Amino acid sequence: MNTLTENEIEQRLLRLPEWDYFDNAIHAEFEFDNFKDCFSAMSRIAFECEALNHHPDWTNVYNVLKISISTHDANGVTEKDFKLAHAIEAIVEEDEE
Ligand SMILES: C[C@H](O)[C@H](O)[C@H]1CNC2=NC(N)=NC(=O)C2=N1
Repeated sequence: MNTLTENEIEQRLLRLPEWDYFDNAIHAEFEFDNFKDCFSAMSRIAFECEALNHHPDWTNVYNVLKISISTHDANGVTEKDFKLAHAIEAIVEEDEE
């Protein structure tokens, strides 16, 4: 899959206010009330990753989840990364209701 240009990435990020572009990947950080809520969101995200066959680099410390997404195969950011980012947003937003 083709990598997106910096302009194309910035354009797509307008629809993802929690996300930033740097170091050749898109990144977001989510804070939950506690570890259980965080890990619950991570498990739901994990199923979505398997469905999309696309996986984030992520770290979890207690109630904080940091996520970076890039397409390793393409050595940059592609539409696949944005598809996963939107899927993650939908899961995290569910929690905020
Ligand atoms: C073989 C398989 O399709 C690849 O290893 C996939 C799996 N998940 C992936 N996830 C991400 N984020 N980038 C990739 O390039 C990638 N490649």
